[in-house]
Amino acid sequence: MVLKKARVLVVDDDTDVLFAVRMLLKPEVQEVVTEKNPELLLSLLSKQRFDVIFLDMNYKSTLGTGNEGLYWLGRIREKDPTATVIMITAHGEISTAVRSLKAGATDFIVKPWHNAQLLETLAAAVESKEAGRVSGAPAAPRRAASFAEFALLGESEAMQEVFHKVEKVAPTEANILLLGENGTGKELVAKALHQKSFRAARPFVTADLAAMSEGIFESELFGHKKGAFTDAREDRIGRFAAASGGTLFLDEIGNISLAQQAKLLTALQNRQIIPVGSNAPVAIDIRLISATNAPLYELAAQQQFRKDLIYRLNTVEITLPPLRARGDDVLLLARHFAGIYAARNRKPTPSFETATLQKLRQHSWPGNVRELQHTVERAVILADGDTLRPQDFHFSAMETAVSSTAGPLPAEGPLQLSEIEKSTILRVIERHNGNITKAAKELGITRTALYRRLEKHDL
Ligand SMILES: Nc1ncnc2c1ncn2[C@@H]1O[C@H](COP(=O)(O)OP(=O)(O)OP(=O)(O)O)[C@@H](O)[C@H]1O
Repeated sequence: MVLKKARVLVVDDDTDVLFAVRMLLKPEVQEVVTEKNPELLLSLLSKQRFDVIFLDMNYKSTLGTGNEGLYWLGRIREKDPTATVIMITAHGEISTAVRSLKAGATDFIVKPWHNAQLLETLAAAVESKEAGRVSGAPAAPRRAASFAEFALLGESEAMQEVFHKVEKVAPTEANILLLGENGTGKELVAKALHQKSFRAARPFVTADLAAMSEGIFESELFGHKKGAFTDAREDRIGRFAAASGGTLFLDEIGNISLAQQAKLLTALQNRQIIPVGSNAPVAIDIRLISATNAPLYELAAQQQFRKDLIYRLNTVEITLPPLRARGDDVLLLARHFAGIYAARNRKPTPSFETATLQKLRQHSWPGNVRELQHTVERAVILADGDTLRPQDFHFSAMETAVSSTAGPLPAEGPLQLSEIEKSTILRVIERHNGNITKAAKELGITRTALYRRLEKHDL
């Protein structure tokens, strides 16, 4: 059974909890019934069938003992031994929660919960109930360990949360704002969102806003009419029109000027665009995904980014965790990339020495997955044998530069992080004789990001 068809009963004497669960579940399931008084539980069950019951462990009368919840669990099971009951327990009540599992509860959630967790627990309970009913088969796995179909890997808790959110919001029309450092996979996630949406058969169009100067912004996004400006030799549609029926991915949204923000906001508010040189508005039909590694809310606090535009962009926000917060995903990804680059270079898939794995886990990966990818590529190409050793890995110049300042801090004066960045960029560009693509690769950032930094440092 899918979640959408589930009938859910929630029993808790805290009306705030009932209200919150109702709000959360209403759009997700067929029916939510809430009940404050556990005494009415059995008569409710006589009248109606529920697929899942959320049952609070504590009620005011026997505060803290947990017995009342266990008592009601027993009564439910007497009435219907197949009932699926999820206990709601308070923090610190884990041992009682475990007792409830022995007494027949399917699962428990701990207050205060994360909404995503509650939904996940409910979905797993519904699935396992269905699996039991249909064939006695074991319950389906709670979540896919990865989005391998999109080459998006991750088994860490942090990435599982991202995948879970993507699953949930992809088939909606919600505008999505992707936040996260450089190279954390925002573009991959944007594509996965599109491919899992109802618009998957229509175009996915990317607009890299950082690469658009003030002069071409409007024409690139909204299109132009022949003769609108000197180079406009014919009519040209913009990215909004090209993405019609599909998804428009606005990358590096945090880097646009206030004037550009105003134009974008008008288009999104009116759901129409006016091509440059025209005065006839054209309706737009796009699902919008935006991404940035800029601290958008800080920029908004400094009046550099419009709050009203943020509200348009971020119906749902997904933050991609930095690679250093993804635990052993570093090793999973390293093995994945090693396989890819070995095949590409006609080499056998290498293995990793234990010391190498340790070295990879200890690095802080400022350039995130992109940096890891390039580091592994280099190691695979340069390694002598079939085993990757610690000395085959050289970390990004950016990181080396920052850690080389790790000596005693200057007694006074600000730490010139920006100076370190500037001199590192210069050194790397010099090393590659001005080749920006190679320099960006070594720095673990995109070419666009490098150009942006050159601009920032007046280089
Ligand atoms: N979870 C992942 N599994 C496998 N590959 C990944 C993952 N995340 C990112 N990558 C790879 O890392 C590289 C960088 O990813 P991507 O371009 O999506 O990051 P980004 O956050 O959009 O970067 P930027 O902010 O610099 O534009 C890509 O080659 C992508 O395929």
